[in-house]
Amino acid sequence: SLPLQEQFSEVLDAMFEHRVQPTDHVIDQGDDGDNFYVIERGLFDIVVMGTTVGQYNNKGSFGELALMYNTPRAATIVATNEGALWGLDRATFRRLILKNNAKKRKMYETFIESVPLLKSLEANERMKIVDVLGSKQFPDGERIITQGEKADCFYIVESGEVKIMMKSKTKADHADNVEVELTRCSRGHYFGELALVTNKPRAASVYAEGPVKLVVIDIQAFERLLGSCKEIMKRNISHYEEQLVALFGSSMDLRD
Ligand SMILES: Nc1ncnc2c1ncn2[C@@H]1O[C@@H]2COP(=O)(O)O[C@H]2[C@H]1O
Repeated sequence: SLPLQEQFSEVLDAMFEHRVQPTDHVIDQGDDGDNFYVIERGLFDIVVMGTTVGQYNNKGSFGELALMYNTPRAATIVATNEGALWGLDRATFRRLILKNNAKKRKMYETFIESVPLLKSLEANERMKIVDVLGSKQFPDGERIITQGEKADCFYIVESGEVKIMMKSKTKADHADNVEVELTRCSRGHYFGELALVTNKPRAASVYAEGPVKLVVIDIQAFERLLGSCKEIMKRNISHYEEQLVALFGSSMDLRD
């Protein structure tokens, strides 16, 4: 096969710009898949069976499912403002991107099967997570999540350790309002789900404690593939409240 750099420039060469206007349908649910799209800018609604289930906001990519699994388009994608996309045709996508999936499955299969949260999923559902996951590394001390920011992804620790730190929101004007360590996560543990489940800003900051390697899943894939794990996550969220009561004397910080 081609060296990575040549593959990369082949993908770039094959990509074409696609500009959109408000209300344009980039993809219609049920159609055959022609292209994969990477967002350069713009807002796009994700509509499944007439219901808006999510949105892309100036970043991300879509349209991979029909090309990866030879299935009809699973959602309609509608531009809600003027925007620009980079398209990649089906043949190039399958030839250059898809062959990485086999490698990725081999690399992550054992790990994903060891994650307690994902135990209740079917084997093929776990493989679909592998197909869309990204990998990110952080050096010691680097901030991974910032309290108060908008959330767009979910993390699982692949190796190393992260430290979850929180400043009290209700004591925001106190001089002694320093970050307090809530907990640590290591291999197989997840974090970053709270804001996605509650639709609120990040409730705490997260830092690398030594070098860490993380699996990253964007919010769209989280919604699509982890819906059935949400009950388990919600049960754990009630433990967070108990922890906060112990630390701050109240769990108000997780409320509105
Ligand atoms: N909840 C969702 N269900 C289905 N597709 C989704 C969802 N969220 C985002 N998408 C994207 O919408 C795309 C529609 O075309 P594809 O089915 O090829 O690939 C799909 C995904 O990339």
